[in-house]
Amino acid sequence: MSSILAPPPPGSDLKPVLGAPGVPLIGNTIQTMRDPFTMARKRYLRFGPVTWGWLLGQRTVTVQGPEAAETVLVNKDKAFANGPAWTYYIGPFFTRGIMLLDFEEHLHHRRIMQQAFTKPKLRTYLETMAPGIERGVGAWRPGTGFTFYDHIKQLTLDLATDVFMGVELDPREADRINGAFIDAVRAGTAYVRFPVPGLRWHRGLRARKVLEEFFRRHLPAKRRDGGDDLFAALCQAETDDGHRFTDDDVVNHMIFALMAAHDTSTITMTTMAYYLARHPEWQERVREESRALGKAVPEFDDLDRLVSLDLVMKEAMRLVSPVPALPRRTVKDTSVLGYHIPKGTTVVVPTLTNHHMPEVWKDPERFDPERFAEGRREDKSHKYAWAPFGGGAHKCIGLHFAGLQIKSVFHQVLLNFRWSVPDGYQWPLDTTSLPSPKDGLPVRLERLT
Ligand code: HEM
Repeated sequence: MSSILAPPPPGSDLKPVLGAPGVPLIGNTIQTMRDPFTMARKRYLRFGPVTWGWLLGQRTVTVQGPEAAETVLVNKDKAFANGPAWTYYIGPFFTRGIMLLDFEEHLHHRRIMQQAFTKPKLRTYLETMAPGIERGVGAWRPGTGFTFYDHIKQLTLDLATDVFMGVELDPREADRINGAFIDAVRAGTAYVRFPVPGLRWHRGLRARKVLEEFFRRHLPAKRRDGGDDLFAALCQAETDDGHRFTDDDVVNHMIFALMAAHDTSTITMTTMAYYLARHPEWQERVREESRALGKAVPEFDDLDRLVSLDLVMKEAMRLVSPVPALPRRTVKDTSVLGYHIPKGTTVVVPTLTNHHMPEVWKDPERFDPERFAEGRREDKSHKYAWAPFGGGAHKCIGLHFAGLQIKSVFHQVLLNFRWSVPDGYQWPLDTTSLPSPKDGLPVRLERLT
């Protein structure tokens, strides 16, 4: 049965948002999390681009398609806030992370943080992470049943220690910090959303304390001695007019940045590995490009020459958008595409399913990196057709960092290994949280001599 979210103000030309919300609080949460693609399509065909339903305990308006994404993300009227929306999911563990700040305050922090992501800084980060990539990939052991996802996850975690924290850790401390970090990230997807000892939410709160204590302990030395890592960069970041982060800000932003960078890059690399395993002709094509560079470890300017790898990376992020949905909360009455949305509503931009809309993409389920090549550029049909990094004021600040890291890792993987999956293999993609393969993506890994 369909029902309206709220009647539009009398005399306005606005339409009401329709939906089939289902049982209060629960609605279609389980179906949407298990099969977001089918659910999104059904809603779109039945109700159009703007619909509502119960999702994870909240009345949620889902706005589909690039035009609606632009309205929400560009946020011209400052009607959509990040803080209250994201806080519901990850608030206690990522308190005052930059993505959870809004409007003037967010802009203030963003201007300072930008100083840690300039081109010279990115060059330095790449140099800092190169030995870790060589070491990490060099330690991979060929064989069948090599779980690509698990190995890439470990590698990005190890790289984060070098390039984000820049702190020498003894193995026990490294395990403790990595464990805390994993607990903090997992806690956001807890079913029981209050602290019960032993369960995810409780472990997340404890992990937050461990991480805070860790960064606070190392902060004075970082402020004093500097370094080539993100932690040092945030300690030193200063705008032209002299604004800097407080100690609390540095701690909050470090914990958030670790989270923002880790799973997203891991998911992208895993998706690339999956499609390159299923499309060996593409794997050879990108390998040839890497060989043509003629060096084991690429430098900053070399990465632009990995053109096909760039196409594969974009196509992987289209097929599996690592952040599947961008939530906002309306802070005043507003509208999207002529639909009335009252103050206090959670609104979601579903990048994962938007990237599969047949209205926007030709043969959307097909792995076709050339769709991003000059001459086709399907992503240019609309500025928000392809939006894995979001858009507007909160657009991913680490997008160039991510590209550098992903390409550097793949360059080394491609030169050292070939990998494959059995004919007909389809990965079991879990979409109940950030997307990831339930089986860890087992591949047959061969070393190239
Ligand atoms: C493939 C990798 C990545 C993807 C797909 C990705 C995606 C995103 C998305 C969609 C947002 C916007 C969220 C929103 O609007 O609600 C975002 C924000 C952010 N990302 Fe990334 N990200 C990636 C890698 C990174 C990396 C490597 C870093 C840090 C080095 C990073 C740091 C951040 C930060 C700090 C924000 C918040 C920006 C703000 O609110 O102003 N991300 N990311």
